[in-house]
Amino acid sequence: MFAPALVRAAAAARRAPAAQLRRGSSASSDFVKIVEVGPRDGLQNEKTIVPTATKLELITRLVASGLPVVEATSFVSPKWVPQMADSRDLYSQIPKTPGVSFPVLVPNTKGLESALEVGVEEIAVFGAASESFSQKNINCSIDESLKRFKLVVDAALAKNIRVRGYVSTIVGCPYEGDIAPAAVAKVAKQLFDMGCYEISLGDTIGVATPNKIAKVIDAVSQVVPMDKLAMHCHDTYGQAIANILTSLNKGIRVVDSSVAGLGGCPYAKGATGNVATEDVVYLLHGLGMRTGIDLTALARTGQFISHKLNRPNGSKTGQAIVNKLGGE
Ligand SMILES: CC(C)(COP(=O)([O-])OP(=O)([O-])OC[C@H]1O[C@@H](n2cnc3c(N)ncnc32)[C@H](O)[C@@H]1OP(=O)([O-])[O-])[C@@H](O)C(=O)NCCC(=O)NCCSC(=O)C[C@@](C)(O)CC(=O)[O-]
Repeated sequence: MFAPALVRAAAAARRAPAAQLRRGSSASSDFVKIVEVGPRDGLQNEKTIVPTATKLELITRLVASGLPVVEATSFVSPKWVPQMADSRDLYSQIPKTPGVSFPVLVPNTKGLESALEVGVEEIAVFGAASESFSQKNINCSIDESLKRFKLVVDAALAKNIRVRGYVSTIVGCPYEGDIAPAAVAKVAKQLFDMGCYEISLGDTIGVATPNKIAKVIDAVSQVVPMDKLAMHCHDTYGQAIANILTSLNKGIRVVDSSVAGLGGCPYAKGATGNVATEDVVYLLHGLGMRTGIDLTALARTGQFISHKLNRPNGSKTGQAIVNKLGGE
C-alpha cells in the first residue's frame, strides 16, 4: 500500500515551479536530466525477492522527489533475472504521473509483447560493445542482438513507443578486459540509426577513469550527436563522480543513477551499484546546474530503500543529509 501522503507529495511536486524545470527537456545547457535506474538496475541483482509493494513505494517516492524518468523494471526472462519476474504486475500498478516516464528494459519481441499488454509507453533495448558480455547477458552475439533489437525497435516505433538504447561495457568487460572506443561507437551508431532517441553509455563494471571516458565520448560523439548521449556509471572503483564530471564537461546532459547507489549487473560479477543519485544531484546543484529534484526527499527515499533491503546506504550525500536530519 502507498502512504496517501506520498501520493499528495507527488501531486504537490507536479504543481511546484521545480516540476516545470524537471519535466522539461535537457536542451538548456544548465539542465541535467537524471534517469533513475534504481528500481531496475538497482534491484535486479538483489538475491532476496523484493516484494512488489516495496518496489511500488520506492517508485512513488522517487517520483515525489522530482525525478523525471524512473526506469521501472525489465521484461526479461524470469529464469535469467528472477527479481524482475513481477514486471507485469508491478508496471500495471504504478501510478502514472503525467510528465514522468517509466521506461522498461526489453531484450526481444516476446518482452515487447508483454510490455505492450500492460501499456508501457517507453522501452530500452540493451546491447554491449563486448562480444563475451553480450553472450553472457543476453545469450547471443552483438550482431544477432542488433538484428533482434531492430525487430523490437521497428515494432515499438510503429506503435509510438519511445525507445532508448544502452551500450554496456564501454570501457572494460569482466570477461575480455579493455574495450576499444571504436567498438562502442559502432554499436551506439547502429542503435541510434535504428531509431533509439537516446544512447546510454554504460561503464557496466565501473572500471573507467576520466581519461578513458573522454576517449569513449570523443569516439561516440563523432557518430551520435552529443545531446543524444547519456552517461551510465557504476561506482566499483569510486570513479563515477569524476567520470560524470568529465562527461558534463564534454557536453552530456543526461545522467543515469540509482538511489542509495543500489545495484549491480547479474552478468557482471564483482561490479557494484550505480553511482548514487543523491551524490550526482549534490554535484550538479553545487555546480549551479538544475535537475528539479528535491535532494532531501531523495535522501529520505535512499534511506527508506536501504532499510527495506537491510543494507548500508551507498550514498555519501544521502547518508550526510540523513545524519543532519537526525538519522530519520
Ligand atoms: C534475452 C534472453 C531472454 C535470451 O535468453 P534465451 O534463453 O536465449 O531465450 P530463448 O528465446 O531461448 O527462450 C528461453 C525461455 O525464456 C523465455 N523468454 C524469452 N524471452 C523472454 C522475455 N522477454 N520475457 C520472458 N520470458 C522470455 C522463453 O519463452 C523460453 O521459455 P521456456 O519455453 O523455456 O519456458 C535472456 O538472456 C534474458 O532475459 N537476459 C536478460 C539479462 C538481463 O536482464 N541483464 C541485466 C540487464 S542489462 C544491464 O544491467 C546493463 C545496463 C543496461 O544496466 C547498462 C550497464 O550497466 O552497462
